[in-house]
Amino acid sequence: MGLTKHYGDKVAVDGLTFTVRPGIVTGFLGPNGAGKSTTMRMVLGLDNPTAGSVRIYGRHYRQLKDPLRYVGALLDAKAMHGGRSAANHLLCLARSNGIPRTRVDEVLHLVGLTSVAHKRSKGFSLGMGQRLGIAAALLGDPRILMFDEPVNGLDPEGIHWIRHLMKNLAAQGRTVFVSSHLMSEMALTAEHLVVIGQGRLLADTSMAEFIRQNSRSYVRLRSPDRERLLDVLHRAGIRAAARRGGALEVDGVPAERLGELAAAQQVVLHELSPQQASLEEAFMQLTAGAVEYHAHAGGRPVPGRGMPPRPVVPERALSGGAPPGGWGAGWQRKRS
Ligand SMILES: Nc1ncnc2c1ncn2[C@@H]1O[C@H](COP(=O)(O)OP(=O)(O)OP(=O)(O)O)[C@@H](O)[C@H]1O
Repeated sequence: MGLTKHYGDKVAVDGLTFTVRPGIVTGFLGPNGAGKSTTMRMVLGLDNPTAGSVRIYGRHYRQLKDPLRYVGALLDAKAMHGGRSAANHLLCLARSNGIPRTRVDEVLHLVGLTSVAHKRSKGFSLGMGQRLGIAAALLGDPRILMFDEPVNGLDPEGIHWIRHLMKNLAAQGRTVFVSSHLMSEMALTAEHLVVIGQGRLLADTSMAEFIRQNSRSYVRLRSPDRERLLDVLHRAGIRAAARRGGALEVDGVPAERLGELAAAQQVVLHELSPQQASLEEAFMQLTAGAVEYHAHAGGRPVPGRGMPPRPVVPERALSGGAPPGGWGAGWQRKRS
């Protein structure tokens, strides 16, 4: 709540207040340098807020006994690459959090690393490192999961796997909070979005509502008799914009009405298609003024410009549904 972080003069996070709800995947979006990683680090007590606080079940992360049983996080997968084997790495984490060692085998199996469990993680590929990081996050069977750019550098199979894992975790009633740069991936994974720019909250809304509010919807028409179609539309008081390739675009008129008008005048249509901007377009539209650096011809960074950040109704804290329940075997069974 009111989460703020200054690094010297730099305001990395600026009065952020929002709640992440259980049972759905919440995407955490923002341009480079928006403050996503800093926010996640403050949730985990790895960075101290300059002002404000993060509460998990009403407590600070550092006040949680055996925190891995409450919150599992993947922040920097590379951070755990080392001389220890995957199994050993997980075993150390399990011991320090009062987690039985049988759970180590469970999570290794879950992320598909059983066959390399005793290999040193130093030699792991990026994808294997991500899987090991996710195994660590799942170790305590936590109700809250937080992933910072989990699909970075993964191949399509790995991305597909992570997408389904997150959806399954959310379907089990867990709170899943995930940041990503891949808009197309977020569009497939997240139901709710928290968008920040320059440390400030820009949107806290459902995916569908976000796209609806920040993008344009229109109808594209094509006709072999474009001039007559333009004439019919004009007489009906409808403005159409001409596009390259002979297409016309009409805003604010349902496709059904346009089709009926054309039919009434026997104008042949080759295309009559409602168009909705993608999440990527909606994101670019919203964050245009909150981008730290824009590329330009000279290659030098220039300060953000365009629309000012648009604040959206703030909310409260991080909640993970019911407090931690039994060990993972139960939910593993549910997955299979
Ligand atoms: N330790 C630090 N010292 C100084 N400035 C920092 C530090 N950590 C982050 N920052 C600055 O704070 C801002 C937010 O950084 P942060 O890494 O949280 O953004 P992000 O949204 O995760 O970015 P990205 O998507 O590029 O990973 C950036 O301007 C960054 O340069």
